[in-house]
Parts: sequence; structure tokens; C-alpha cells
Amino acid sequence: MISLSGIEVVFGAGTPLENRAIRGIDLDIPEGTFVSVIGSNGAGKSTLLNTLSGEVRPSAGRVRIDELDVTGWPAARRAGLVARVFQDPMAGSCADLTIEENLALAASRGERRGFGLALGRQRRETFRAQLSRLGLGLEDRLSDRMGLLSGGQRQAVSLLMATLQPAKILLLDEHTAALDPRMSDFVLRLTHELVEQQALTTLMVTHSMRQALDFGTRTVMLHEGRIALDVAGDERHRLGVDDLVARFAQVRGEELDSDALLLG
Ligand SMILES: Nc1ncnc2c1ncn2[C@@H]1O[C@H](COP(=O)(O)OP(=O)(O)OP(=O)(O)O)[C@@H](O)[C@H]1O
Repeated sequence: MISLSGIEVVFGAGTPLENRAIRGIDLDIPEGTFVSVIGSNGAGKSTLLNTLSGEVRPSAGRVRIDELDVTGWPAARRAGLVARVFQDPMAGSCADLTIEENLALAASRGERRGFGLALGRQRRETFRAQLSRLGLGLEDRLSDRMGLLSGGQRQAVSLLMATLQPAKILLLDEHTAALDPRMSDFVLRLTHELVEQQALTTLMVTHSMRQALDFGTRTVMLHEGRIALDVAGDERHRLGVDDLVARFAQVRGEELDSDALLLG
């Protein structure tokens, strides 16, 4: 169980630029749940993910991963518990290392010693098999530098890297937003497959209402640092994109507008 209780995040506290990005969030995520997170710009989605990964320390509240209270743990200490894929395909891997070296680093995530770059034959074969599942021909390019891959290929490998080691939670921060529609579909399908196979507890931020309903088992909408909607099960099944857009407009106190199309 991942548990956030009474979380508040204030940036620039006590300054004229004080910003209460998270204003009291309570969220329990049982093991194996796949939560999609939506919300307008500045709603606090990335800050929520950063609070879970340890990049941001909450001003109030507790973060628990299973029975561990990790509130005071920096990101590096949570590395073995939290896996993450960012929006920027360049952010999750090292361009100057080979595909194989990047995978080896990911496989050693959370280990205390060394960089885990040791590349025995068996390990290489495992990586080859994992890459071949992507169907992108990357299994024959193990020695290519990561920087040579396209954004979509790199994001697919980043996803693979994030799931090589079992983590308590997988954080996906608009991880398909920078990709063209074909590659975005591909990475989303791969996400679905990996999450299902490994029964990963997952939090995926998306700007697409369609994706928010099509992927995962629960949808959370953030607005101005609070949870404005939290749906799962039958209630979620009954929701269509139009309903979600209407709820979105409602919490923003707006009429339906072109955002609806943008977010569809
Ligand atoms: N490191 C930071 N320092 C100061 N303010 C920050 C920082 N990170 C985020 N904020 C502010 O906190 C608020 C929430 O930002 P956040 O990035 O979490 O929103 P978001 O929902 O992810 O938005 P978007 O959809 O635009 O990515 C915003 O007002 C943002 O400017």
C-alpha cells in the first residue's frame, strides 16, 4: 500500500512568491492499482509524483510505502522503491552510454554498491530477450549509444529500464506526451502490458481524458493542489470522456470550452 496522508507542499514559503502547490492530499493506493492522474496546468500533478519520489519534501503530512514511513528519505534512498519515467525521453537514460550499459545501470537500481556495469554473456542475453519484446529491432543494437535512438525508441527503453527491477511504485509523468501519435500508442500499449504482467502499482499523469479512462483501474483528478475526483470500479466504467470533461469544467468553474477538445 502506498499512502499519502495530509500532504501539503509549499514552494517559497514566507516569500512573496509563496505557492501552495499541494493543499492537503490524502490518497491510499493499494498494491497493484494503476491510477491515472489528470488535472489542469499547475494543478500539482508533477509535485505529487515528486513527493512520492522524494524530489520534493512535503511541508506537512506523511508518505508511506508499505509499512515504511519514507517522508524524510531523499530520492536516492527511495531509488529501490520508486521507478519513474519522465516526459522528456532524454531524461530517463544516459545518452553517452550504450543501450546495454543503460539497462545494466537500471538493473542495479537501488543497489548500494557499484554501477552494475558488469556485462556477462548471460546478462546480455537477458537484455536481448527483453529488448526483442519491444519489436523495435533494438536487440541487435545493444552496443549503440542511447543518444542515437529516436525519442519513441528511447522512451520504450526507459520504460523497460524502469520495470527491470521490482519497485513498489512506478511513476509515469506524461511519459508519452512528447511522442508522435503512433509512438505514443505503442508506448502506452507497452505500459499496459508491463504493468499488467508485473501487477505494478502505478501512477500515470496524463493530459488526455481518453487515456485517463482507457488505462488503469482508477482515475484521480487534481485541481489547485486538491483531489477533485477519485473514481474506480463501476462508477469509472460508466464515465465517458464527455462526463470527465464536464467534471473538469465544473471543478474549474467554467463552461465547456476548447480544453475539452485539447484533452480528448
Ligand atoms: N520547484 C518548484 N519551485 C517553485 N514552484 C514550483 C516548483 N515546482 C512546481 N511549482 C509550482 O507548483 C504548482 C504545481 O506545479 P506542478 O508542476 O506540480 O503542476 P502540474 O499539475 O504538473 O502542471 P503541468 O500540467 O503544467 O505539468 C505550479 O504553480 C508550479 O509553478
